[in-house]
Amino acid sequence: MTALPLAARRSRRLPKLPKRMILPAVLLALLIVTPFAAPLLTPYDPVQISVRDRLAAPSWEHWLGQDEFGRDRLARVLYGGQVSLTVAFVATSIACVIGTLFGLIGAYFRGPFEFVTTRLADVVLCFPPILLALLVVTLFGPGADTLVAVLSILYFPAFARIAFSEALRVSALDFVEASRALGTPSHRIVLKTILPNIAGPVSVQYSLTAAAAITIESGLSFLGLGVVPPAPSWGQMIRGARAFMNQDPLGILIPCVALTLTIYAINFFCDRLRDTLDPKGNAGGKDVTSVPAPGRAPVQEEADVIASVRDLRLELRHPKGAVDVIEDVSLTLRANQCTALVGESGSGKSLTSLAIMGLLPGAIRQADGALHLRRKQGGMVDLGALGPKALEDVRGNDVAMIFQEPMTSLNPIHKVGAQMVEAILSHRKMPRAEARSRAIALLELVGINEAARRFDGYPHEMSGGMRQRVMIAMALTCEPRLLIADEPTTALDVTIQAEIIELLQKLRQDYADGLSLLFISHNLGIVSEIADRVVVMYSGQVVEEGPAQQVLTDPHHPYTRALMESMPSAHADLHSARGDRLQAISGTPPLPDARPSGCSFRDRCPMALPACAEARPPLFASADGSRAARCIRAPEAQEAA
Ligand SMILES: Nc1ncnc2c1ncn2[C@@H]1O[C@H](COP(=O)(O)OP(=O)(O)OP(=O)(O)O)[C@@H](O)[C@H]1O
Repeated sequence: MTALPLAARRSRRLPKLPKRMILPAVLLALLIVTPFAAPLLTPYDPVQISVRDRLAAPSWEHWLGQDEFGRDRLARVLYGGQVSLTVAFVATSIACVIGTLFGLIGAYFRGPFEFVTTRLADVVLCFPPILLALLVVTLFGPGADTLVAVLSILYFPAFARIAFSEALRVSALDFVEASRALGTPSHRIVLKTILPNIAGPVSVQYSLTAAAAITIESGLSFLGLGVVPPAPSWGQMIRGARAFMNQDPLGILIPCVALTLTIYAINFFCDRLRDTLDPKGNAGGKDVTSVPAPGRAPVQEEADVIASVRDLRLELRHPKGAVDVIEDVSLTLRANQCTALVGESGSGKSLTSLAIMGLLPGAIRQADGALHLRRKQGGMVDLGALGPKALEDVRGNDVAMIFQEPMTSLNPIHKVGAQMVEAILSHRKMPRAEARSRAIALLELVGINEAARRFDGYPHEMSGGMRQRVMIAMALTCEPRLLIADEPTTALDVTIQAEIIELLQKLRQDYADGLSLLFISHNLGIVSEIADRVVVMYSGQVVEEGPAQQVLTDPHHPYTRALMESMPSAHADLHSARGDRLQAISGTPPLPDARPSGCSFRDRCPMALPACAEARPPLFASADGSRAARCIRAPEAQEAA
């Protein structure tokens, strides 16, 4: 036999258990293994009767005392655990496999498959569980095998229903459509694409079912319909101890504690498993979003500064360790100014803007830096010092955001007007009729024709451009001073893009209090039209910033130059900076955990020097302080300018 190459041997090793799974896994393993180690832990036979020692108290020989027949309680709880756990886990596993397959097949193939699988599950669900259990036990007689069969039948519909509804949802998603378009066989789509995506809810159901199965097993044994005496089970123990509860409470307490601990351990394990299986899940975080951290020092900003970000560092919490996704990012957003944040996908634009909104994903944490925002009342507030309630008040009132895809940002089941009125009333106390008039006025402001009629329309009745206008109107409901637009035109066609840009420009001019716009885009052509300042990000860092016209016509960082050379543009002034041919930037940006030493861009930079590998370059500011670039060659370029 040929030896496996090292890589192949490595890949055969069991995957490492994530840190957060260790405690629940150890706890569950302990509770499962302990009953099966009964012969090592106790010398007593669980069915050995000693009438002389009925209800004997705990002693050195019998640590947990003896039951109503003088049998050793420790032996009975351990051996009883073997029966209860085997019945519960075998039955739950059978129900899980059959139910999940039923649900998957029904949801993916639909038609007769859906009819057969869902109806079969519905038939079982028609019977009250205990009645069905009693029926089967009466027909086949009590015993562990019958219990497994009963519990499997009882619980498979719950799995089928969850798997069906989840698989139905996942089947409609684009990546499943894409797999179909690639000609992937159906069984592979079902097992490799859909199944992993429904594993979270199915595992939660597993934990609930296993816990319920232990309880039902105990219940049936308690009624004398489960495990046949004298074989021990926790239900049997409770049944036996019930008559002597007042005299000997320990007898009922011990199996109840064993049951409770086991159910808790199963729930704890499955809960953590669900978080671990979901790659988007909170890697250790408990919230859906993580709140900003308090800033290090109060800032004295000029009066026209609307928001400031200082030395922001965002950390991705990962089971394998924390990784910095944003490093040392500083931004100053001023009234009446449009600041464009540009950079390749993954450079950190969205995370920076979400940090300002206090809406970071749960897996990402603000590890350093400060975020300050000017409130309408005038003063700057440290976003990190605000509680969740105050942050909610800031969002919408002082800062608002519009997203790339207006269809998914608007709630499809509510009328556009109702959504706008809700947004207004959540921040302002006013009669509903007044909120309605305000919403219609806003729709008119953003250029929606027949605003009063559109107010009563649903999002799906509008074009992409109109929906984006509605989103802008919603963002403006409480007249925020800062509007963050995360690629607001990417999903729109070119003519509508131009209209939306024109609208944003007009709003900026008309806004009485001076609107600051943070505009995130890949499109340097649009940026050159709308932005006053440009901030270029690469691999989680700001690499260049300055007045838009200067940065876009005379970039000082090789990455900005490369970005411009790679982008088609109808703008003559941008052409002069790059010549006529489009040139792709070679290579790809490094992942946050694999940035090279020194300058992050050096591996792709045509102008890299050996010194670029030595240390991460600082931002070199130009003599007048209006521009800065994170490149050791920037001072040369700044002098030449
Ligand atoms: N929820 C998340 N969990 C883990 N990593 C994330 C998460 N969100 C973003 N990242 C990582 O953080 C980095 C910055 O992502 P971000 O979304 O801010 O980039 P971007 O410049 O806005 O990209 P795009 O233009 O594609 O939206 C990327 O490496 C990304 O993979």
